Amino acid sequence: MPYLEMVVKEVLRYYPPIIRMDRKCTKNYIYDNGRIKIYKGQLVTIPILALHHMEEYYPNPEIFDPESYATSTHNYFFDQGIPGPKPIPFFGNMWGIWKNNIPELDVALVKKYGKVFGYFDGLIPNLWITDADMIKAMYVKDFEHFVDRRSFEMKTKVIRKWLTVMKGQEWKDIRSSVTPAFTTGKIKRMSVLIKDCVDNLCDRVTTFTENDGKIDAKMTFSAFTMDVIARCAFGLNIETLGNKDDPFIRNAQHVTNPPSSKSPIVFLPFAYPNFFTSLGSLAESIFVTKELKFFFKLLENILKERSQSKEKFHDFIEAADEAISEFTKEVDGKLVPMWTREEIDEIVMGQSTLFMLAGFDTTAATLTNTCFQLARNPDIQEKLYESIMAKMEDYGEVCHEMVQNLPYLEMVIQEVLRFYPPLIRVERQCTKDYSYDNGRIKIKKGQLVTVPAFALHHMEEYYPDPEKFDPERWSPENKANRNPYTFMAFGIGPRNCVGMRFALEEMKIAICCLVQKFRFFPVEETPEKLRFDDGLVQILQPIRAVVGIELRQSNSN
Ligand code: HEM
Repeated sequence: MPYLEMVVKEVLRYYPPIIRMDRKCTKNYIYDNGRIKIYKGQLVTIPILALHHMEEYYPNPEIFDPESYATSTHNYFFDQGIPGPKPIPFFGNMWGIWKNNIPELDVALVKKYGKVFGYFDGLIPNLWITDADMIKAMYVKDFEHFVDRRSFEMKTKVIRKWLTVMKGQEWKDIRSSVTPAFTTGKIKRMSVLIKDCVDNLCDRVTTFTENDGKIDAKMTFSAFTMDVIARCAFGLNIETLGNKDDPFIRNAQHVTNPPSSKSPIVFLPFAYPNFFTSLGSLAESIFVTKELKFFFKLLENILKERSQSKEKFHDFIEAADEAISEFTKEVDGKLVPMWTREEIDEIVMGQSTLFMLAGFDTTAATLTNTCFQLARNPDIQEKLYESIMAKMEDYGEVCHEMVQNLPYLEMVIQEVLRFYPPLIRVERQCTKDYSYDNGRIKIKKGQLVTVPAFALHHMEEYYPDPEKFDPERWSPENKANRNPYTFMAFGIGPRNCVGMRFALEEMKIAICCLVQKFRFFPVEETPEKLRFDDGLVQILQPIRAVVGIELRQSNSN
């Protein structure tokens, strides 16, 4: 009840129950290069009532006005001459966001307000940019000012180790230690597990060709992606894959697609992360559900078992454990391990559960979207088939080396990711006050910057005829003629997607094997245009992606 919250806040401003608050200095303290010195034993007092009635902070402080809090930042962009949609009290520009279709909304906003505009997530100013030079400046060149993403504090230790939510130096340390788990050598080792899952996928698709000759692409690729995650991030082989009652699948679906994304409650952590944090265990219970705890427990048991075994697994748990254990810090001129065994297990558990959250829907959606576009574009599908068959003569079977050496496959995947970037918006939180273009634009610590990736990828200026699916945009010549900061499917800069190479390996092996064996085509249920689910979903959720499927002649006997 936003208005109730506004009234309560304004009452507390007008009549703070505690009028003064003091602290006793426990260690001598110097402020502002010695301008102010406070000695141990002295008191520091905040006169709260007087503070709340200062004209500078609360214009017309003697007027009781709940709306003033609810709009207190809303002139921020107007004062800088930056356009944008008009915010409403408390909600900013997020009213009804849980009912909107986010990709469509973003395209419309960028069309209306241009390459730089102001938006309000509740009271938080959020600068939306699709200007390639600005993206380069904020996400790459001046990254030190934009290290973090918005997040709220969690008590659960494993979640605190998720790369997506960590902040500042801690993020830098863990990111540097996890990155070596995705080197070419380690991905090549994991590609053997991926290939095994792709063989299962092909067997399952063959049964569809024998039944009604159609596949529900999203369901099929969700099961496949979950198989890959179970093998690589959890070290499990799921026999009952595709069976909705399997606890791994059931819990994973709940965790990655929580029912809350379509409810107004979803607005709160986005717009008021600090307030949300202050709700403590109530807020935590919305995220740390029993379904998520199932995975924490599972990994705890797996790590316990592995600690007593000498077996090699060649999966992500092993690669991450190796990489994180090898990370060192300098103490008294000597290099020593950065983390204790217990901390390493926590970090590995964190990254493995995150692997599921970050790698499931993103990859499953991209494979679904690829399948849809191949069905709708038979010429492109045939060209891809020919290029794969030509390489099969050199390699004999689909493998890591072969998929690295298929430029047309790469072009098709890039175009799918351009057309449908799974993460609709890519954001940063300002960590140090920032000024762009000689002070023309100012961003204060705590404020947000967003690149609406879906809208960026559909801008006529960067991608002429953007609604045309055209892998030729990614030929070496065309790519070289385009500003690279206009492609954000995996984000950009030091905080881009750490799992990008793994995701590409998985998708390339899957598409290569499928196109070599099967042909996709549109059927009555196949939509003309792929649509995505409504609600404050962060990842595109394709709906009704049903396509026809048949075995190619060379595979049908
Ligand atoms: C098609 C598949 C995928 C796409 C399109 C994708 C896209 C993205 C994007 C756009 C970001 C935000 C980057 C930024 O803020 O600049 C991201 C972050 C991340 N992704 Fe992926 N992702 C995919 C698959 C994966 C997989 C398979 C994994 C796990 C192995 C993964 C792990 C992560 C992690 C941990 C982060 C946070 C990185 C950090 O904050 O340091 N992603 N991803």
